[in-house]
Amino acid sequence: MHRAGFVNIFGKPNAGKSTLLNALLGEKLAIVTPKVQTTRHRIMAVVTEPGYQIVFSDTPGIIDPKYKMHEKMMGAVRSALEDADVALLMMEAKDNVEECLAMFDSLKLKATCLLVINKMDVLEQAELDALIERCKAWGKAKAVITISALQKKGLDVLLKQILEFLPESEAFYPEDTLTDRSTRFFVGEIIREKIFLLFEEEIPYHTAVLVTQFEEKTTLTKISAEIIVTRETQKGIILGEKGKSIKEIGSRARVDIEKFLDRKVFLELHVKVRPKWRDNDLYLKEYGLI
Ligand SMILES: Nc1nc2c(ncn2[C@@H]2O[C@H](COP(=O)(O)OP(=O)(O)OP(=O)(O)O)[C@@H](O)[C@H]2O)c(=O)[nH]1
Repeated sequence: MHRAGFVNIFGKPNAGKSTLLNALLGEKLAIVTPKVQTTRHRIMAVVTEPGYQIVFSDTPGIIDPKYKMHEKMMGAVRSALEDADVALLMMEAKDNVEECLAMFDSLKLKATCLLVINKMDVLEQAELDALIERCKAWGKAKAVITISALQKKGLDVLLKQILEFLPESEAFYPEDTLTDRSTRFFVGEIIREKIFLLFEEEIPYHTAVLVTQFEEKTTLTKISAEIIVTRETQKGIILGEKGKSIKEIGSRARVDIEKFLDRKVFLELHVKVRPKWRDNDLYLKEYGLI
């Protein structure tokens, strides 16, 4: 019997959703940084093995619709809720368990839920046991599974549980499909990751990256990208003194993009100021956010 279906991962920002996807896929697809809300888009990842195909979706963290962009992100969470065969409700081992369970309750899930406690590596066994008991008592998940996405622990149990609830079906995608996202998209995400890693607090949240040129030449790939910010002062910060910061973003991003594409890359970055891009539907569309 062949099983196939859609599994969506929900959880607070920073729960480790992207890390889990990467671990399951064995490829660096979703960007992973220690700052919250790095994941803005739904990223689909397909795991195909003899006998089954699981289509995972990483959803943006659940957050307040403070800006329009955040409303769009909430929309993504909701649409993911509606089409899941199995929903993985993910929390961190050190999270406030009552708050997490209340948050999961508020989603009013209809799909089959598995409660996944990530970062089990940060708790002692006794604390973990107590947490598992509490989560089991909640009663709304078909199973409570502890994992460490970072250390790739517990993933086999997780996969086994998912398969138990996956419908009998033919595969949805050809077996070599890894993701629905384009190479351009991942290139933009790699650049965004560097901005997240290099700048403090506000800057990354005011930034979007748009890959404007992607040309495969004989010896290298030529890529141009725009870093979009909301204010002149932010432009100054991204550029840095004598362009030092943007050079740093560029050289770090280039190393990773070359690894990702497995070929030499010429990367050109420009900074553009677009006030209020986060509240403007046209821009959000252009940046692929809606
Ligand atoms: N100790 C520990 N850290 C982890 C584990 N899994 C993820 N992390 C770390 O937690 C941080 C957040 O991980 P992400 O995978 O980016 O989290 P996310 O849920 O995708 O976050 P958003 O994109 O903000 O929604 C990173 O610093 C990870 O390295 C784990 O099993 N153990």
